[in-house]
Amino acid sequence: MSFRTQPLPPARLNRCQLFGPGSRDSLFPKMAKSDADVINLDLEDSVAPDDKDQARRNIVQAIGDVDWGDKTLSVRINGLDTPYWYRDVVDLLEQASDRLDQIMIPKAGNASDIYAVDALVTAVEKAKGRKKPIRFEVIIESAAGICHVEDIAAASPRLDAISLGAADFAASMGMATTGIGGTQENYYMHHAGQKYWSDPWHWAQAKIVAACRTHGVLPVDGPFGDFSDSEGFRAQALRSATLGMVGKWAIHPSQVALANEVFSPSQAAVTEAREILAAMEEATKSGAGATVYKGRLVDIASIKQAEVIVRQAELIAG
Ligand SMILES: CC(=O)SCCNC(=O)CCNC(=O)[C@H](O)C(C)(C)COP(=O)(O)OP(=O)(O)OC[C@H]1O[C@@H](n2cnc3c(N)ncnc32)[C@H](O)[C@@H]1OP(=O)(O)O
Ligand SMILES: O=CC(=O)O
Ligand SMILES: [Mg+2]
Repeated sequence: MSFRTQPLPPARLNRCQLFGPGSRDSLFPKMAKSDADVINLDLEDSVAPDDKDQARRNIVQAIGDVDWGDKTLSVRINGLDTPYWYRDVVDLLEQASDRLDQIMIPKAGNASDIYAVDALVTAVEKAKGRKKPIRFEVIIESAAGICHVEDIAAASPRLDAISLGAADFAASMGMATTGIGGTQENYYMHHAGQKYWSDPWHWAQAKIVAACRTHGVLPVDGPFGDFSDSEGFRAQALRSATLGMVGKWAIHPSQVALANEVFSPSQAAVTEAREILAAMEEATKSGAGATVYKGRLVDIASIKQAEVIVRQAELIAG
């Protein structure tokens, strides 16, 4: 470990982020009753330009009126390349109740984008005497965003999470697909007459995870567009979890249970992690740094691996 130790990310549940357009306020109570840990009310790409003002009003009202329970309540504002984003921030911070937890900043290209939103948020918070500082989540979904992701992850003390937005990312990168996440038909290796599908999102995910872990931020996998393909969603989510991501978006209620299942460690995994910790405690007592658990090596690094699983289980148990 370098002299600077790795900070822990915020201790909040983030297994599933359920999205809904701000222009469809009939969905809000259903979103609030869902099992998602995070709710993202959208002002951006799921809202048509003519509906932006009404969506903003709907969201401001619903933040106060709907019972959101103990969920993290987030609003996705419009991108900094649009004429809408400053009004999103000002109206939310001037008019919405303190129940709002987070603003999600889409299409971030560099750390200055986050700095700009932070400056505006800070000014309105001070002017209005808001007691609860707003947290940020950023979406990496452009070539510039992935190039500057490490700077972005360090850009603001408000930053809690970074998501990968597969749709805009694919467009920005010029990828030959209209699919949102998941397996891409033409991304395969060929060997001995067989196709072996590979994962085109892997490198971007791994880069986001590394940036997030360096700066104590939660890495999250974004949307999986084909909500009729639950096995495809599960496979994508399992890959993301294996790489270190803590959760995934749901763009339809059918995806919430799937995300919660994948991003909650199984009872067997928790039991095994606790057994590894116990085995290492015994080993440490006898002065050993390594021991054997179920026929395999465990050592001091295994303690840290097991602690990741136990910490997540404890967070879920509350
Ligand atoms: C690339 C990106 O930026 S992704 C993020 C932005 N995109 C979004 O926010 C889109 C979110 N999702 C949606 O808008 C919708 O789910 C759609 C358009 C995909 C599908 O909507 P529908 O055609 O109404 O879906 P469907 O008929 O299957 O809905 C089934 C039930 O779930 C409800 N429902 C649909 N979407 C949601 C949602 N996001 N949250 C909560 N409930 C929902 C419906 O109201 C319906 O309820 P009912 O049984 O009480 O009538
Ligand atoms: O905003 C999300 C995306 O996939 O684009
Ligand atoms: Mg997007």
